[in-house]
Amino acid sequence: MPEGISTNISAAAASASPTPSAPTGSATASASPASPFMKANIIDGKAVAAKIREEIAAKVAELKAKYNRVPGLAVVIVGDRKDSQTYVRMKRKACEEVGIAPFGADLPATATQEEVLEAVRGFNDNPDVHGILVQLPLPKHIDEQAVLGAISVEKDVDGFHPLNIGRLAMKGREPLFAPCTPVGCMELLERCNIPIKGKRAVVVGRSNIVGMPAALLLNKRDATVTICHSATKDMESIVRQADIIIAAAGQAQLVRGSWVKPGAAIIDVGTNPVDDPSKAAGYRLVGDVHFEECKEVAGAITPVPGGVGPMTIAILLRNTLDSGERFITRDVKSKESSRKGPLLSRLVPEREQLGPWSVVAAGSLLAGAALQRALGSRRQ
Ligand SMILES: NC(=O)C1=CN([C@@H]2O[C@H](COP(=O)(O)OP(=O)(O)OC[C@H]3O[C@@H](n4cnc5c(N)ncnc54)[C@H](OP(=O)(O)O)[C@@H]3O)[C@@H](O)[C@H]2O)C=CC1
Ligand SMILES: Nc1nc(=O)c2c([nH]1)NC[C@@H]1CN(c3ccc(C(=O)N[C@@H](CCC(=O)O)C(=O)O)cc3)C=[N+]21
Repeated sequence: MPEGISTNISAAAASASPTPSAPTGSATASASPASPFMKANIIDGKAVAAKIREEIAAKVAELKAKYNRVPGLAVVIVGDRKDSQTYVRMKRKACEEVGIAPFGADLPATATQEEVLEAVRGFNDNPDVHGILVQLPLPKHIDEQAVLGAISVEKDVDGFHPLNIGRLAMKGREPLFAPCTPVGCMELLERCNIPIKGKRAVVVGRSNIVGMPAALLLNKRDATVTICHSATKDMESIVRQADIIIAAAGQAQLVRGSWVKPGAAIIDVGTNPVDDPSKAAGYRLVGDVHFEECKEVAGAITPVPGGVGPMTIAILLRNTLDSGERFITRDVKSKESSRKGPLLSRLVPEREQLGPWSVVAAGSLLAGAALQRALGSRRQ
């Protein structure tokens, strides 16, 4: 079990196998082997995300101590949708907490496509920005694909650039970044020791940002994947075959307890506001899964809130850290090699420039080049 993760998580090492088995060492597990039903282990996404953020903060501090530079994340928001404003605020705060430098562009809902592209290009060219995220959805008059495609593929920490998605879909290729929410789902499965290889996975939803990349990631990990969408017939019987269910349809409580194979692992991505006068905000968030019903049947399940949502932000920070590390170490190396002098660094690979052999190697290369020149001129 990864250190620092709550007992709920360790309990979620529950197998996602078709035969219900009582997970060991769990305070929450209560399935009896004779019963076809089991009480699921609640996967504490908030705790896993907190652990990841701690790891990131330590690595950012290391970069700062070593190179006096930190990763930077730019968030572009267009318009004043309340939910988008909230998510962007959360992302900026999360950056500050781990020491990532936050950058931002707040554009009005009336901004033109060219103005949005200008903001993206500015961040592409800014050497202190290593990750760029354009908050979705964009206003209707803006071409989302054109904007996402304009983000430098090396700074695409959301993993939405067609090149990154394309690589995710290809055998033997890896993207520079994969989309944060689906990676967060996989990370929860992995950290809870839920087996993936050879298992049947059903993804409900096929959006570019969640459903499709989630299916591609499961496929890369050798699950047998079925994707359901709005035209799927008899979804219930398809979902019932799943050892792993990822629900990302944006439909409150769509997946019912009777659809779930006992012991299955359920990752609920849905974040749907439903009216609730008992709450100060007047609403509460529910998932795409009927939590109360499904937790009685599943082996493991994520809650909403407190499941996938916090993981999305943690993975965004991790992608930004990876990107920052790549850019910063590359800058340092290229500065070092230009300090060593252009001739030596061009003739001798960096690895060989160290130690006394470098002098011998450079000397022989120079002598070789002179000899070749002499021979060449004699042949003419
Ligand atoms: N927790 C987190 O970090 C995040 C949560 N979310 C949440 O996840 C949910 C999905 O988001 P997103 O992917 O952006 O949503 P989209 O609306 O872009 O996509 C929804 C997908 O679900 C399918 N779908 C819709 N209704 C049904 C249905 N009744 N049966 C089967 N399939 C259906 C659609 O099918 P079709 O393609 O045929 O239209 C579509 O593929 C939302 O609740 C969103 O708020 C999203 C991002 C991050
Ligand atoms: N370019 C882009 N990248 C995104 O990753 C992206 C986006 N656009 N547009 C919107 C969706 C949605 N999204 C969420 C992130 C965190 C929570 C989250 O942390 N939710 C908390 C609850 C938050 C609350 O209480 O409001 C939880 O589930 O516990 C939810 C949803 C990222 N998205």
